[in-house]
Amino acid sequence: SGMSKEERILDWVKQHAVVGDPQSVVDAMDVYSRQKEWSMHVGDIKGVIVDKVMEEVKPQILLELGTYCGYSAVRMAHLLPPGGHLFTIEFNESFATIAQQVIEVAGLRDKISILKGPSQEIIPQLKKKYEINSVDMVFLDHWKSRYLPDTKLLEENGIIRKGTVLLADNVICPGAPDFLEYVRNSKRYECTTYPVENIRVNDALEKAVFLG
Ligand SMILES: O=C(c1ccccc1)c1ccc(O)c(O)c1[N+](=O)[O-]
Ligand SMILES: [Mg+2]
Repeated sequence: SGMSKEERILDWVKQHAVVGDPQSVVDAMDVYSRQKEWSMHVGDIKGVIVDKVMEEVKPQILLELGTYCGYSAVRMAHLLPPGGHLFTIEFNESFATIAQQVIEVAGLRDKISILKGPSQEIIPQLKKKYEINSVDMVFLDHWKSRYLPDTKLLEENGIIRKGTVLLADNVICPGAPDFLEYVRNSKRYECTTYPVENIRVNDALEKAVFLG
């Protein structure tokens, strides 16, 4: 049956990245996506916005929803302040297996924990099972229809606190209209939109700061 697309991406990373060098892993995945097969990671253009928010927030505890092959996990974990940690939730077992190996190549196994399973099951377990009190930043990049219900779960389970920054990919394409409407109209969030006229599609990232 041949290799999956994600296995091809991992193979490319193994052949083109430098072990222990997160930037070379990010660069290799960007080259593969541009020159071989478009892949749904946040990518180099939107990635600059992610980097900027990481430098602003300097999160100690960062939660990612949607690991895929680990591109944004590597890109963000590389920018974590000393002692910082990234927990990333991935529902798809084969994606999680690929991501773990990509993270190994980057040399970031100690900074990243992949939590396998559906976000709606894992979020309520974060406090007790993973000893997470609250998170400083959340990067939403999983199923777009899960952005709003999972944001409400994060609120209800006390995982986000006053000042926690939500950063959501794809709020225009494929789009997360219910999430956008919720955070933009809620008095409990301060929102900023980062539009990107990308090479393929127009999209935007939304930053929503929880006000508690
Ligand atoms: O949903 C898709 C999608 C839909 C159809 C075909 C391919 C991908 C997608 C597209 C761009 C993204 O940045 C992204 O995070 C996703 N995703 O699946 O989470
Ligand atoms: Mg995305």
